[in-house]
Amino acid sequence: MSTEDAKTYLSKREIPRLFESLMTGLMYHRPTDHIAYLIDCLAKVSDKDNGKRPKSRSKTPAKIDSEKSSTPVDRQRSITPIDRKGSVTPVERQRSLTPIDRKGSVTPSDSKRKQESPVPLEEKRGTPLPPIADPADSAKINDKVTSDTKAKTVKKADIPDVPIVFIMGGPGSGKLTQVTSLLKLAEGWVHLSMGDILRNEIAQKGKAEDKWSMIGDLVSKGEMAPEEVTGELLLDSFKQHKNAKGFILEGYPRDMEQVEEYMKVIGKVTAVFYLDCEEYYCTQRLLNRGKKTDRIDDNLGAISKRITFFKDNTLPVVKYYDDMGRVFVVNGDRDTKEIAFEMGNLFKFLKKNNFELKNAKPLTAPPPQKKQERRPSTPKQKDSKDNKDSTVKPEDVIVPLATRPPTIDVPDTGRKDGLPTCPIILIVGGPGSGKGTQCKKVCERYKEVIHLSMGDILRNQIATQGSADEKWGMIGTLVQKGEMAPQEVTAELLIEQIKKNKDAAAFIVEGYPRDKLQLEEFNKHIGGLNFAILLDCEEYYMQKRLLDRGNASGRIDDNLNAIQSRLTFFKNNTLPILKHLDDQGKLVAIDGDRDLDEIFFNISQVLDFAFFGRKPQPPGAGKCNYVITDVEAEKRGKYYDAVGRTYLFDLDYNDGDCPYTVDAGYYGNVSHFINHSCDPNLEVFGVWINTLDPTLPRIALFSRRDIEKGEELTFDYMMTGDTTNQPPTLDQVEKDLAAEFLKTPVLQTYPDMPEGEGDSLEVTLEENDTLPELKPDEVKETGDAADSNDSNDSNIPELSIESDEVFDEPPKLETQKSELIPKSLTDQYRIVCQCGAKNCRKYLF
Ligand SMILES: C[S@@+](CC[C@H](N)C(=O)[O-])C[C@H]1O[C@@H](n2cnc3c(N)ncnc32)[C@H](O)[C@@H]1O
Repeated sequence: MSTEDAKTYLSKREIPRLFESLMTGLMYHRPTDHIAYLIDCLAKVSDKDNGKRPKSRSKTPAKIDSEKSSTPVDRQRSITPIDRKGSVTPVERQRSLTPIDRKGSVTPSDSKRKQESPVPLEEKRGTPLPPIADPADSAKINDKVTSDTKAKTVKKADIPDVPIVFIMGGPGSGKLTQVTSLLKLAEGWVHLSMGDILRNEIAQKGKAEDKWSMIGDLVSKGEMAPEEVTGELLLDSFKQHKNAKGFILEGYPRDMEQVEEYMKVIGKVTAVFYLDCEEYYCTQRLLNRGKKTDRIDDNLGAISKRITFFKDNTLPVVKYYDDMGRVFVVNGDRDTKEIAFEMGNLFKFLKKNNFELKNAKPLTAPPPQKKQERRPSTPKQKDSKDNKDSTVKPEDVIVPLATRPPTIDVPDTGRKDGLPTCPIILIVGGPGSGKGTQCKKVCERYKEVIHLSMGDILRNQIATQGSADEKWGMIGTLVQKGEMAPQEVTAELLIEQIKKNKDAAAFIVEGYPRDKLQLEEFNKHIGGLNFAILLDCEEYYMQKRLLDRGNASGRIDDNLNAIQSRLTFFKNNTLPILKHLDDQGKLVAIDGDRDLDEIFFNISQVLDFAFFGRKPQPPGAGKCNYVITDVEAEKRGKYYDAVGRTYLFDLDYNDGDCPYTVDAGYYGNVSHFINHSCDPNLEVFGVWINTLDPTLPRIALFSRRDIEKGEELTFDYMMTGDTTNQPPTLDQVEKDLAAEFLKTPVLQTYPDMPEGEGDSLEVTLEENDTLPELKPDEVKETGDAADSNDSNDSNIPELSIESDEVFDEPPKLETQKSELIPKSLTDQYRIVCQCGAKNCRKYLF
């Protein structure tokens, strides 16, 4: 069995997911008899697979439930940025228990639809997904749920019976900032921060009481205070605010023990707002804060510990409340104002419903489909509307889309002192857009341009420093997991490379910056970005290219899940900064779903302009005329010859090979209709306007004599453009053609020209085929004489020469072989001239 077969086997049967589920179950429930637990889980999965009904829903481990895979959580997730690898969301863990059909998001249109679907508030609430539970643990959890439900009804002594909203999120998720915003809407509400409560208590009693001195020690080491202490303190704090209209509790409960304690002393949980952030961003935010505040626990090691604690201990708490139907997931990796706006809306909605959650029990029915049809509106629009109208309907609450450019807090104020002043150009695009390939081509054409690939730079650094250096070891692990290296590290590395290459004519930077933070870091330390070239690709094609590459190379990160994750990251994090660059007029988008050479042709147009001041063509002009390469012209020419009508025009105004040909078959202006005459009234000239490329002149027609009104305009198709040369004689032409035919024997008839594309003509000549020695009169059919290698070499760089008329679709080229193609050999490809001139050469070519 090949590796590929093994991979297919595993993925078809969802084995990795199954193992992940089992592991999650084990970690979550830590059953005493782990073997029995696993056997039980597998038996239930097997029951499910065999279509049997599980005995009890709440006890079903890994119940793979189709309802769940289309739950609001799924929809919610599809519109929030999640890096599946680095995510610290509880829902993420839940998802690992269910087989999400990712196929649905493969096609671009589908994924776009998903991305843009507004999600009604009702659907935004986290939906419980079945945990892998062993019977005992499940009972325990059920008890907790029951006790919590009871706690809701039991009025705890001296505690005001008001709503209690928890704000939860990983370290660095911005909980405090959000609480501050929320309090502006929540008049009369009290904010209780467990961190503050503890710190106050330690400050007051730490020196006098041993117990509090010990707790102070624990807390300063980043450990937790004993739950009975936190429970007591919390109760006291609640009691102190008898007139509170509600409570916002933040920084608590941090693990299931604290949940139990909370049940005992308070019990009530109205709703949980969960700030869903990627681990990477949490880390970055804390590192930045550490720089500003010198907080000792905001270093990479401590942060990583806190995140691990959060994932291991606090996420199960969120999941627990999610199972109770009380969690509202808010994407926390956005502008703080956007988050505040969304949280505010959630709060208003709860308030309007008297803080009663009708569906606090697990949702099982799929949400009404019609709600998805609504158009999304931007948060800004909603903001102004909400200012006027405080009655927010749940269906009005729409998650802001990730398409808004982020606010870039550090603007680009130009190149920083001490760095080379040469242009810096970014080549950007999603995974699989071909950035690396194009960068290579750029370096081949522009010899003094230096290509800086952040991926390569990082990999080199990790390879040389990784094992010896703790920091680089850690970065290596991050990068290996597909996560990003800290942005200050990437900026440092880039600066180092830029300084190293101070004589470079320009830098093209690939794979950086990938998000807002990296762009800000770039602006801060490097600056002076000239522009970015975006290789604009459809998600579908990027995915396909990566999958093909994965199949060919066995690269482990080119599997469907990893690809999806990279694409999601790109869409949610890189695209917004490109939008920002675009708003600044610094983005050039090039269609990246084309032949590599075509793409490069456009890139070189842009770079020619940037480096040498060659003016690019006006927008839209490119659609009107077509310049194709000689290889492509060769192929199309054979087709046109075969059908007896050609629109090709060689730009052969120089000695040597003619690299480009105009094909006016699809696009062109009125000159497209000008016929040939052996005694023409027009002369063709190459004119170099707005181009420094000698191979790319415009075509100009001048009269060669007085022209009568109404007289047909004609030119000689065999004219070289050089007036010193006379058009060739018939003899010369025949000789040349005969020689050409003998060199290139014909094997098969051309198929019909495919719509719109000349480059997909099939060439059936195989590499090892021996070419029959053909004598002129043995050739019966017209056909492809092209070198089979050319089939890969086709490129149709789009270039405007002039713009006038655009044909909506390629004109139909009716086959006129029988009329126009005479039978003799040299007549095979030739069109009989009907110009009627006395000196007519009988054929067009
Ligand atoms: C550039 S097109 C000219 C416009 C073309 N007559 C049309 O209506 O689309 C060139 C084609 O027109 C036809 N053509 C042009 N001049 C001709 C001539 N003198 N005799 C016969 N056919 C001619 C041939 O089919 C030739 O391949």
